[in-house]
Amino acid sequence: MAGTPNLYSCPDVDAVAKQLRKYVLNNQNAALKRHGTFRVAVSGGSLPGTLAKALLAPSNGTPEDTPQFSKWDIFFADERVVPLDHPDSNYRLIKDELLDKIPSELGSPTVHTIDPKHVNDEDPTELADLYQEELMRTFAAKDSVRLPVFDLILLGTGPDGHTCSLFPAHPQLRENDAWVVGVTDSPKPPPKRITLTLPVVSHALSIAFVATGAGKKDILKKVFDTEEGHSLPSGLVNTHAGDKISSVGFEVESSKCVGGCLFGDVAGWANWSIHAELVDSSSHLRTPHLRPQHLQLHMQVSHSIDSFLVDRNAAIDRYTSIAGSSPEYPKVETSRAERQPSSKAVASSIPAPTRRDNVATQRKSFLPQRSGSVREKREVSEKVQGQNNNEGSRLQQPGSGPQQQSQQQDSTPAARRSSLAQPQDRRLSLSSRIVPPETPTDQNAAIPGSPLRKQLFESKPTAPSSPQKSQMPPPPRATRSASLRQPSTPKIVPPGEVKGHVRHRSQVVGAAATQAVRQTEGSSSLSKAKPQRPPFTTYQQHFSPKKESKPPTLANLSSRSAESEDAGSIPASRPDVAALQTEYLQLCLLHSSLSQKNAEWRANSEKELRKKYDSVAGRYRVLLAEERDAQRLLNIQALHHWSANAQRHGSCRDFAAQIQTLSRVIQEVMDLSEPHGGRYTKAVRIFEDWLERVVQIRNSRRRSKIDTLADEPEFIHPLDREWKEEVNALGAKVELCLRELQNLDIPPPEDLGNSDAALLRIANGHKDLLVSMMEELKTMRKTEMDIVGLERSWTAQTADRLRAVDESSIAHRGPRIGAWKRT
Ligand SMILES: O=C1O[C@H](COP(=O)(O)O)[C@@H](O)[C@H](O)[C@H]1O
Repeated sequence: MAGTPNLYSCPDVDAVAKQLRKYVLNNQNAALKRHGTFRVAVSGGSLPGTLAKALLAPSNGTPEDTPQFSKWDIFFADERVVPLDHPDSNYRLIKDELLDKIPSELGSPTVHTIDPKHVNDEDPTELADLYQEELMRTFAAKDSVRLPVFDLILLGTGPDGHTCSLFPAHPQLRENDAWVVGVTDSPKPPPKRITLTLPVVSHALSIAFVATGAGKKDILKKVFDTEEGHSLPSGLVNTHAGDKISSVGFEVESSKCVGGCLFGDVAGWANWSIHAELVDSSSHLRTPHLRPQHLQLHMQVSHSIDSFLVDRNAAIDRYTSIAGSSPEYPKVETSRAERQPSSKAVASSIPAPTRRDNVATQRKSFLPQRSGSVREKREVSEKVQGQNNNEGSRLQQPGSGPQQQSQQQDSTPAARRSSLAQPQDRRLSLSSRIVPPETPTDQNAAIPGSPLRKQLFESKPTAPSSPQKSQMPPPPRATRSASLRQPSTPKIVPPGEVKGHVRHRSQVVGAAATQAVRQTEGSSSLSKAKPQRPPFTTYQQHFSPKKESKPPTLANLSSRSAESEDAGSIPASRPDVAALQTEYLQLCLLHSSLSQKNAEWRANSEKELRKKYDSVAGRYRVLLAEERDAQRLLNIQALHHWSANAQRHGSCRDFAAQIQTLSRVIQEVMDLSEPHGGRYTKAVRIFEDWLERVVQIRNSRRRSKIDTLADEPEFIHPLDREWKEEVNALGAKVELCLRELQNLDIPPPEDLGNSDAALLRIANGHKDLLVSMMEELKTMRKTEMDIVGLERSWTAQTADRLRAVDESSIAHRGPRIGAWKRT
């Protein structure tokens, strides 16, 4: 297993609370420095009591030892689907235990409860979704994260190994997308709950298990020291922290174990492996004043999420077949291979600095870099740690905090080398570190073995008593055999150069090398035991929390990539996934920048077009105004000439009368020619209708044999008198209008230089119109008379012809015999 635990024992619950206080406040202070708020998720059960004891204790007066509750955002790692004032409610629990007792001068935290409106829903999914949205408001809105990053998650563990409301063998353990899921069949009442998912829990910056009570002894042993336990939800949290945890052990000296807590901290994860190389498992057994009635474990975790998920799925797979080993579940036989630890076991044997280098290099290769990143800070931190290491202290002092602890671990190149130079079996022997409060810094002091430790680990074939650290052989861990073949010093291997031997993860490798190693590892028993996962199983899923509705933006992508960098989520062993992720990121960036460019282009085009339109419209308006002014000028000139002419011929009064005359004539013409009912229009229409009839009669005559009188002849009648009188009257009126117009002193165009003045156009246009009206009236009248004349002559000719025909037929007939004679 990867990772190394630090075990602390506390004499009583008060001491646990004291250490918990330091731990929580350390996390608070770091979070406030980072982003001004402290985002913590709490569990229910026994935790709120211990937490209240921790946080309500009197402060030593320093800011570091003061909870700043007003800057806290408290979420629930899980919540029971009951009203908020229900005795089963985790909120009610934390409220009664802690929130209601916080002195006002410490401020009030923001508490994010479930939505009580939905506690009566049959299906808790909606409630889970709403709680996820609540998380997104705090986390995604600020950082556009793919997973929320809690500053701290405080967990409990049940006797069946459950944590949060993640129960053994429940499908929620497989949830890779959602942040919060519903549970309907919790084996522990009440059955309906919501819970954070494993990826969310394991993505927290710090994770602490606070497990108190004698009933936790067995399950803690199982969770932290057995393969079966690794597959239980609490074990999966460790597994999720994945390659970050070597193995977790604990030590108690009697079955009176009543309390303990296990702290996890991400900050120093990069160093634990080196530490694991140097500390052997027996060191804690030599701790003389270990008080195992209460145990406190400190583990350091990293955030290689992809491998954690792969391992988790492998662990879940195993669990489903080994669940029967838990008393709560039917026994299922499992093969030895199934019980093989996952790849994290291999990872555990890999020197951390080189693993970190590997990750860092990979990050450089695949992801955008961010200055001032956690990685860089880690490098700085390593130097400090290296100095601390030189002082020789490896044992964690309780209360020194995870960051301080990580600084005590060896990580200098020299230390790495020395750790790598340790006999391999010794390196592999480390499974845990138990550090009691006030543990002397001299790790090499002889510590008597613990009877309970033996009792708890009695299944182990070898339980070393108290050998010197350097001489202590570890219990054989077959699962780590793959790492025995690792090179003793880290080696940088450029992509493609790895050949037949097994690659150690400390080597910096490219895709080809990784592939080669995989193939080689595939031949090991360990690899055989580990289920093969398709390349995209976890990493890809991890990229898209189901409930994140917004598409990625340039801003949130860069934030994500930076976050990925910080969280160490690029898998060293999955360059193909990392390459795809990079490609995905690039495409997303391209996509988001394209749509941004497109929007910019549209906006610019619209702006340009609007500018052009405005300028054309402006020019048009200017031209129109100029044209109007020009017309006005011409009209004024024409009027001026007209007035001058009028004055020449008469007086000013004549000019006004002339204007009135012009106006009346114009009005008269309009009235006469008005399309519906104008007198002139009517007269013309009557004539045109009559003329049309004339044409029809003439055409029909041409077709018929009128001469034989076979058809009744149709005659053309003259238009009626009324029409003729109207035409005459109209003629006179039009003529009068025309004369009046002609009598006006409006100057002819040539007098104004062929001016286009509207006045001239109107006057001349009306003159022309009146002239044509007169001509039309005359023509209509004349045409009517002509047609009537022609009709008369045709009628006469026809009558003559008919008469001649009639006479000749009488002549041929002989003397007429009266009809009366013929009968
Ligand atoms: O049901 C629950 O149980 C666990 C463990 O509780 P504990 O009383 O054994 O500490 C707890 O962590 C979880 O929040 C709760 O809902």
